[in-house]
Amino acid sequence: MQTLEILDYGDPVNSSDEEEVDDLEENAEPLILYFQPPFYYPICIGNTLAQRYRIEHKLGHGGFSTVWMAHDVLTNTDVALKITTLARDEIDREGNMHDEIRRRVQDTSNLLLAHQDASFSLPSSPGGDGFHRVYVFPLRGPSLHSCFAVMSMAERMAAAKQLLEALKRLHDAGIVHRDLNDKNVLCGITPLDTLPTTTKYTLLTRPKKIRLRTPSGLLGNLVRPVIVPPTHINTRSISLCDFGLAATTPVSSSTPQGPGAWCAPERLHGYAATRASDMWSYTCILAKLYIGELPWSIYGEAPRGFVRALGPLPGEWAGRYWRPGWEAAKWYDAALLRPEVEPEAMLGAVLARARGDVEEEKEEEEERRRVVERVLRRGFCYDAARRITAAELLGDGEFWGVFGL
Ligand SMILES: Nc1ncnc2c1ncn2[C@@H]1O[C@H](COP(=O)(O)OP(=O)(O)OP(=O)(O)O)[C@@H](O)[C@H]1O
Repeated sequence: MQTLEILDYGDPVNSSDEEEVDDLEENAEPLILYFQPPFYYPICIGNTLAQRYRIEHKLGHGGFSTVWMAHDVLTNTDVALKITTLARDEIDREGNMHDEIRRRVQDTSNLLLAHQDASFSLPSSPGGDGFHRVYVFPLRGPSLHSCFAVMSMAERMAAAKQLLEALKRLHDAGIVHRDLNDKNVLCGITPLDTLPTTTKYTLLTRPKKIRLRTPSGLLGNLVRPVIVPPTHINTRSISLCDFGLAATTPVSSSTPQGPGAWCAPERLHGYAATRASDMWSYTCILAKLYIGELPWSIYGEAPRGFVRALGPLPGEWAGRYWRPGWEAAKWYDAALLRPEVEPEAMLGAVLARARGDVEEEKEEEEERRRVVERVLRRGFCYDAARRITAAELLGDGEFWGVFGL
């Protein structure tokens, strides 16, 4: 049950300071989603949930949750509380999947699972009929998305290898993740459990907050998330998180993955997710770690970017695009595409541009680029049956060897 005894944590944002308000609104979750579906649960810094988790700061948010840093006063450890959006049915998809993973995967290292039997529910409003589910996770650091830029190439590829090992264990156990992207891979954080809250705030930035009150009378804070300093990010230990869309194989439904640019092209054409479609998304992560960005734009219809970088999609996919009326005939027809081919958008050119001017160890870098391109082409193979598997890539000594791994 939520209590409101401590309301003085963090600093209220002065509503007349436009810069501070803009900064908060740009970096926090959309305020409106506390007032309209899918309804985030309002939380104040200083609330204690389930008589043990004292909310200290905000960690982030997704489409379906807000995630808070809390101190477990029973065990004296810091945890992350993932508070999902309003649940109307009893099916606990994410919790059930965590149990399934525990049952099927012997070694769950690098898979970020909620503490077993620790999740609980919060009534969505006094006397209301919905509820919000809370999962208690070990505290981790920022995602690869926000910290790969401070990582050396060796650290990036070591992270990619750990991620692939974790993914292979999932795949061997008959589970596909279905939502792989660089925001769902978290780095470690130097433990802060024993520090006083004020010292944590000095390290992670003080929480800047705006008060909000939902129509049912619950109070909450819109809070700017923590900024973990590079000195406290542990890039040697990464975790794959967010199993909200994970499923056991064979998967029967064919919904595409959230951000289209990370989604395997066959899934965008009505085919169900498979281990191979995870490997496409994994290859996107690999490409981003090496190039610094995806080889195609994250905006617009994803196949447009795929065909510019990799050539036309299989002809038999024409007419199956998941957004009827948005597909273009040239995506599936080399002859129609030819007049628009832009050599500088093709994968080899993108790689050369991104890594071609690395001055030190020029020859080694060229060799690395050749090997990376070979692997990316196997991962970005349109034919899912011929796409590289996690086991094949892990066994590719030449690839890991060029990064000293
Ligand atoms: N254990 C954790 N430790 C630290 N930060 C975390 C933790 N879990 C999640 N986060 C932060 O919260 C963000 C949202 O978490 P998550 O992706 O699980 O939410 P979601 O609602 O399922 O997201 P999506 O809409 O992408 O599916 C993450 O990107 C990450 O920054």
